[in-house]
Amino acid sequence: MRIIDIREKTASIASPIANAYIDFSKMTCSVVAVVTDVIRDGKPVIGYGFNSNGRYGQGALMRDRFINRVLEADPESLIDRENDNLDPFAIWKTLMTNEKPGGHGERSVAVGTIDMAVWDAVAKIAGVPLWKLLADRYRGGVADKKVWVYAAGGYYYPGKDHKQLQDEMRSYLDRGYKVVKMKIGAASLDEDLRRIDAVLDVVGDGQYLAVDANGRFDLETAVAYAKALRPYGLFWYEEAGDPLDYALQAELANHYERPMATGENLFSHQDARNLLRHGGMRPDRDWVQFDCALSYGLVEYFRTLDVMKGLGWSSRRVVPHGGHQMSLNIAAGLHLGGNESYPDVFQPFGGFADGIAVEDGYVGLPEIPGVGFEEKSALIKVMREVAA
Ligand SMILES: O=C([O-])CC(=O)C(=O)O
Ligand SMILES: [Mg+2]
Repeated sequence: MRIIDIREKTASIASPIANAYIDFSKMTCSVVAVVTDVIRDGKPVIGYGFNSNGRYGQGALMRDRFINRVLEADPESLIDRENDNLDPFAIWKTLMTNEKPGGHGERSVAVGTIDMAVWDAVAKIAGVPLWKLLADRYRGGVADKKVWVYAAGGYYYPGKDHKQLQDEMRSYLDRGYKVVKMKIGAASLDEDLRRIDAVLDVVGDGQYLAVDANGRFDLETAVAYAKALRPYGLFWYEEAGDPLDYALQAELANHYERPMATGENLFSHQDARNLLRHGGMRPDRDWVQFDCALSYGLVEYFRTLDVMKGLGWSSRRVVPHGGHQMSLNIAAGLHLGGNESYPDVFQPFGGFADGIAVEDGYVGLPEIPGVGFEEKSALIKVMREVAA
């Protein structure tokens, strides 16, 4: 059993939407295929992965060093004998040969994307959905049968008025979501409050609305927003300040007793540990959003979950960023608190299996082997082109 090839293509996910920090007019992502010599149903098993939005495609890094390390390794060293499968932990170690600690920049995205494809292949070789494989191996066989999801959108968009924002949010509710998320911080506080009021007219109550500032605010602005947001009783207030400014986050906690969320731009278990040690995040109410696709993959995610446990955090406080099926599998198999969803943006990468509807804010899991990409027809089409 061996990996024959690892292929990457950079796909466009460009659109005119913007958050408080960036627009997505040139956004790309890497799509990866890990081709194996294992035959299932008469065809070679191919694992797929992609990196979630926000970081660009990583093909150059992959081709410069990561892919070759795996292809040049002794295939025997990458095998999990106990399970007669590929060994994602050994493959991860090989990917990270001669990489110094710290400075998690873009390589964590390259490794995270390849790691996703490796786990897809592992679950396909085992012939089970990834969520089931994870629950069987690591959680005593108990998987969540459905996962809480919220609809992320509410972007700034040229010419988008309150009515369009309301229509967007209403369409999420119509599709079974209960909690929605919108962007803040690219307009004045006054205008953002009017946008929030408009959305609340649709979703009904602050508990059904999360807001995301994408790291835009300095401390003064973060606190001014906190004071204005407090009376709304929102679901969460996300990434108020710079993702690495733990002192800002800790100070914000002194001005905002409602739930805060952050973590999508922390790319290692060491950074996650720093946030939980120094960022004033409260395990009884706050949320962390580490995204395996951006942060060295599931192998590293196990370490992050261990760090959380050691610092008194339940895995139920994690709701990963990224709206992808990999995190959906991890959420169900490893008992996270839920998952982000992009019902409309970042297509075909956002959203879940075609045939599984969201009901009452929860989504079910695909029953096919692997991550479930084959049940999202527009996505698997793009992935198969990478493998061809
Ligand atoms: O707009 C983005 O960069 C995505 C984001 O923050 C999120 O989904 O929470
Ligand atoms: Mg965010």
